[in-house]
Amino acid sequence: MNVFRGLKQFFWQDKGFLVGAVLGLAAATALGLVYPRLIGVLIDDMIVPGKYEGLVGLALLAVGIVIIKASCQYVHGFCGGRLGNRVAYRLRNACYEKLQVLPFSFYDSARTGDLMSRLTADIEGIRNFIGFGFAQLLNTAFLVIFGFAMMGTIDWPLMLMTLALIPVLSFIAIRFELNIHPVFRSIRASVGRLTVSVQENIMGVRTVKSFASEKHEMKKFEKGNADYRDNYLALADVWAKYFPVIEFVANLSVALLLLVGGIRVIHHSLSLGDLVALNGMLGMIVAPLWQLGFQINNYTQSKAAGERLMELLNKPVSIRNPEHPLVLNDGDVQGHVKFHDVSFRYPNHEELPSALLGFDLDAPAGSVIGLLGGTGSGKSTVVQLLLRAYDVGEGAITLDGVDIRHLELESLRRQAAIVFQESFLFSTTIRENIAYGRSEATDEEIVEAAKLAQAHDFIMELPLGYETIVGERGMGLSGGQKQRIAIARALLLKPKILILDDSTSALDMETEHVIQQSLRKVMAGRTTFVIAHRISSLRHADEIVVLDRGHVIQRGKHEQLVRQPGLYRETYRTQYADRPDEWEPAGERRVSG
Ligand SMILES: Nc1ncnc2c1ncn2[C@@H]1O[C@H](COP(=O)(O)OP(=O)(O)OP(=O)(O)O)[C@@H](O)[C@H]1O
Repeated sequence: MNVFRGLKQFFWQDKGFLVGAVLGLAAATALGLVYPRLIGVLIDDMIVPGKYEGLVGLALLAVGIVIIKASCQYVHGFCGGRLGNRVAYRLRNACYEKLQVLPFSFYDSARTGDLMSRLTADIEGIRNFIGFGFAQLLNTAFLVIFGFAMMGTIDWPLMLMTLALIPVLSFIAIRFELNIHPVFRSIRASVGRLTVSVQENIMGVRTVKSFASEKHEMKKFEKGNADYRDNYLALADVWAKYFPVIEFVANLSVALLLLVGGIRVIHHSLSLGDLVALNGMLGMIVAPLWQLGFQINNYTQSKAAGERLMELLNKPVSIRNPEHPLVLNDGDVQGHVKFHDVSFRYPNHEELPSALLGFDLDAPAGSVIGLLGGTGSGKSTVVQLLLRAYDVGEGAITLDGVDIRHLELESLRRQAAIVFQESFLFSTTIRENIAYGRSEATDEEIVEAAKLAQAHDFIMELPLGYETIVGERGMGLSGGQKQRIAIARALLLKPKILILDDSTSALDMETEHVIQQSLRKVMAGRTTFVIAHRISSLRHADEIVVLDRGHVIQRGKHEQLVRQPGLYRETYRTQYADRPDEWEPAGERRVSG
């Protein structure tokens, strides 16, 4: 029950509905038990003595009971429905909210399909159990208590005899639960794996098809599918083993009652009406007991679902606001960024060398910093740390002299806009994509940002212009067009800090050049970090930092760096190989010549 204790915060505020659902069902059950009693009365007091006067009254009583019972069932359905759906609603919101605050390190290893199945199938399991399953399980207990109490009022020795089999039945039911629970856990996990494989296949369909890997993907899926099937087969085995045993024991009590009760009716120590009533009541008790397996099944399924939800909800949030956060006032921020001897290793990858080691940087407000280096050298890590996607291992990062760990996260991230190499566009209009961070932006502002990002012209060529709906990943747009929309989105924010993480890589040199010209205008007075592989993107930076395996190996302005032997000059020479006049300083040419 620990899981349900953990989930209490989601259903306890609706305890009225919980009580209504349970009491409604319990009352309907108790009223149902009156029927066998009425039949007993009909046989013993009317049919056997041949008295018909009370017959209409008895029938009317039965109708009255039916009406009250139906009303109780309505209360059960109404309350159960409200309860289950409200709980599911709150859980869905809580999980989604949790997904918003979980740190980047969580998403480094999270699988989308698995998360999707938690937010859908698992919540559905909880909705069913808390809304209805729980009341039904309790109802079974009520039925046993009420039923045997009523049987006791008719004939207590016969009641005790049939009651003796209940502990046996309960023992089997508990064993059943212990056996079936692990199977359900594996089923849930295999559903998650299967969803992941379908989702990745769809997301990566271009890669799959271009590598002609359909067969390989099919094999992978078949493996997951076989695992899913085997889990269900294991479930069927447990069911097949326990079901007949539960049914046999449950019906054994009926057989015992018929045998002993029959003998007693023959010997006139029990009336026929009482035997019929007892048999009816026992049948009503045995029927849900027979379903006990199903109810336990339902319980274990939702327990497994609850465990997976609680696991998500209890995930620690490593990057959070400090106790007394400093909220930045947007108008007062200068944008002076400093890295003080920063070292960092990615969490959960302690075995790998540091992604950044003893990194120092002073980026005065309004400066342009270029970051250059081979792949995996730590360039993106620098900006991830600045946005507090991760916390530094050693050292500190300050914004206008304040350690960013002391700032309110949201207000810190609001100061910066980042454009990634892979631009993510939401499945909505181009207008909404550009206005993503500022939904209140005017049309003029959106067009202005698009113009600066060199996106306006191609947008206007689309039949629906800014109203064009782009797909989940900007289907139908080229990589360069997507990047330009992403740049417009960042520019619209007019951030104090602009980060371009290889964000012009998909653009041709000419477009990149034009964008840079516009950027220089827009970014005056704002601090800019440019990560690029192309020297042309960095050459105008106030400081260029060259990284290699997390270490700074060179730093300075373009003019200085091209004069020094090192990675920067190597890169420059390679990229400008066809224009030696532009790169070879005159003095050097003389020496080499
Ligand atoms: N989320 C992550 N989890 C674990 N290790 C990571 C993660 N991101 C990057 N790394 C590792 O940290 C190091 C620096 O990576 P980073 O992304 O900063 O390099 P980069 O210079 O931006 O590379 P590129 O130019 O290829 O984008 C690399 O060794 C990389 O494998």
